Amino acid sequence: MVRRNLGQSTRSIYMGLASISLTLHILMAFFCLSVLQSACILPTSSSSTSSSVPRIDPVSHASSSSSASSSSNKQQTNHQHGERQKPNVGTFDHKGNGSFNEDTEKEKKLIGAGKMIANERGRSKLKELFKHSLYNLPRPELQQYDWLLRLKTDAEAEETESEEKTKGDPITSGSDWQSTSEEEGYDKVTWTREKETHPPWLRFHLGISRWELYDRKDLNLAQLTHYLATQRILGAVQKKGGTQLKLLVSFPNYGQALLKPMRQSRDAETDVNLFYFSDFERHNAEIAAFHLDRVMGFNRIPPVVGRLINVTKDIRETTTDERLSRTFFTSPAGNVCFYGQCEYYCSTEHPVCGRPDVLEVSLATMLPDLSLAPRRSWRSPWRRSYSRTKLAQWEKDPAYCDTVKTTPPYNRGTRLVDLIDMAVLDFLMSNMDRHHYETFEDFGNETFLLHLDNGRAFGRHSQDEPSILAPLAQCCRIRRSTLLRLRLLSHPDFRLSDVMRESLAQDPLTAMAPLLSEPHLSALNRRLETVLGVVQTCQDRNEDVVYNDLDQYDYQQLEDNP
Ligand SMILES: Nc1ncnc2c1ncn2[C@@H]1O[C@H](COP(=O)(O)OP(=O)(O)OP(=O)(O)O)[C@@H](O)[C@H]1O
Ligand SMILES: [Mn+2]
Repeated sequence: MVRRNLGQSTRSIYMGLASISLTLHILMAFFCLSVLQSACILPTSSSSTSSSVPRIDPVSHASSSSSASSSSNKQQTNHQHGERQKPNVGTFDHKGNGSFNEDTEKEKKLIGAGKMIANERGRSKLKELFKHSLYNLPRPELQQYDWLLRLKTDAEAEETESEEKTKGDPITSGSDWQSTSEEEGYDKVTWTREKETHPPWLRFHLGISRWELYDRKDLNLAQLTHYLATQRILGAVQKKGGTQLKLLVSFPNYGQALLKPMRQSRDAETDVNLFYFSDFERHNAEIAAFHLDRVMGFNRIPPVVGRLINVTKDIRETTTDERLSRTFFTSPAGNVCFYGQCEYYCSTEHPVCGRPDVLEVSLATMLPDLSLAPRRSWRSPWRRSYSRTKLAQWEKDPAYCDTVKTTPPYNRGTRLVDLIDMAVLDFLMSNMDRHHYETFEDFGNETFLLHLDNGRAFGRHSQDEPSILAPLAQCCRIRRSTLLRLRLLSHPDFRLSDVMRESLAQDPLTAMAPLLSEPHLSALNRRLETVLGVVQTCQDRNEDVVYNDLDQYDYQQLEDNP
């Protein structure tokens, strides 16, 4: 009896002690979460923020900070920002160090750290990227002949004027130009030698050099895109050349742009049964390609901006193009539609329609007129056969590049690595339609390649097209600056998808919907890893893969101490 009572009281003492201990634990947990939360996390995360110094080599960076960010820490960070677990992106070990799994684990940990840096400090990954030394390589000073256009000297201008009383063109007709034309709607302008008097499109033309289409840091770029996105549209005519419908629009200060309309919803994936040459052109692909090319540091695509136009006011009522205006109609749903005249998809079955007359379009800055700056069109050695049955030579011959390498202009200078840069860009955005490329004739063979016509890019995010990388895979050659930038963009502190999302957010059409959906952005990361993998495979088998365009720089330092 006594023993039973004793046993009961001992049990209740134990129970009491247990509940006190439980309460104390709960209290401690609350205390830790509410008051000491930062202290609970900070010792590791603060050291991981030191990885905000951007580095290129993902492997060495990962190992230097892996001890600093434990996996629980990573989860906490991701949880704090309500992020989903990122997909496994590390499919290749670009440097041949460490094993596949180890690297992806390290990389995954860093994704948390990288995000935290970007979000908590409100830093812009894009700004950080563009601050990196790889995006600020000193360039040799440009000589007069390295500029595509220049204003004439007074003497030259006088000479020309006396020779022929040319009218109209601001550059051929001397250094000063006044619009004498009384054409309705055009601005009355006086352009002098002073840059401030020039409209943004003219400043863009005057800024084209032998090595790039524009200087990314030129403040005029923002003015140019703003101008394209907001100026009143004075006229629109069909633009000849190519196979699909596109318009040439004019603005009051004599600027022009190439317009491609939205023809399908942003997320429509290319029909698997369509050949690439039958694929619709996409306005958002033109915009995204410009951003991707800029993010790659190439600067070889004319600036493109998205805009909402009014089909009736901006096209139907302004056009002088009879062939275009004949194709306007009102659809059964009451929307204003047109289809124009061209080879593909210019029929009532494939109309371009407003809602009821509002339409999303892309507007690409026009390059200088061909009479001022003639361009040469080159057939790509890796162009597709454009036949439903035939294969191109490069698809049948694995040693195809040996022939290309010895054939002018690919046997000298940078032409081959320029073409490979273009293949990398096209693979990232899955553009199979690069049958030709252009260069400015006046620069001869020592110049960059224009990446025009990107309307068939970004058609499919669920599939990649390895054959686009054939120039890289078959030639096993790549510019060092391109390779280092690719590595940088695969680093979590930058991450191609993140910088692209940020860059595209600058476009006005983002207000309607993101210009590239998340699956397309993830596809960019996946494809970037594939490119790095192809380079690694090349390096495993060959020497001399990297073309050293950073000769005069200490690229080791560029890589290690950004
Ligand atoms: N920004 C630009 N400024 C001046 N000319 C341009 C510009 N963009 C394209 N062009 C010219 O217009 C031509 C047709 O444009 P584009 O290639 O985009 O048409 P497309 O219908 O897509 O062609 P394709 O059907 O061959 O793919 C190009 O070959 C190029 O010479
Ligand atoms: Mn095209």
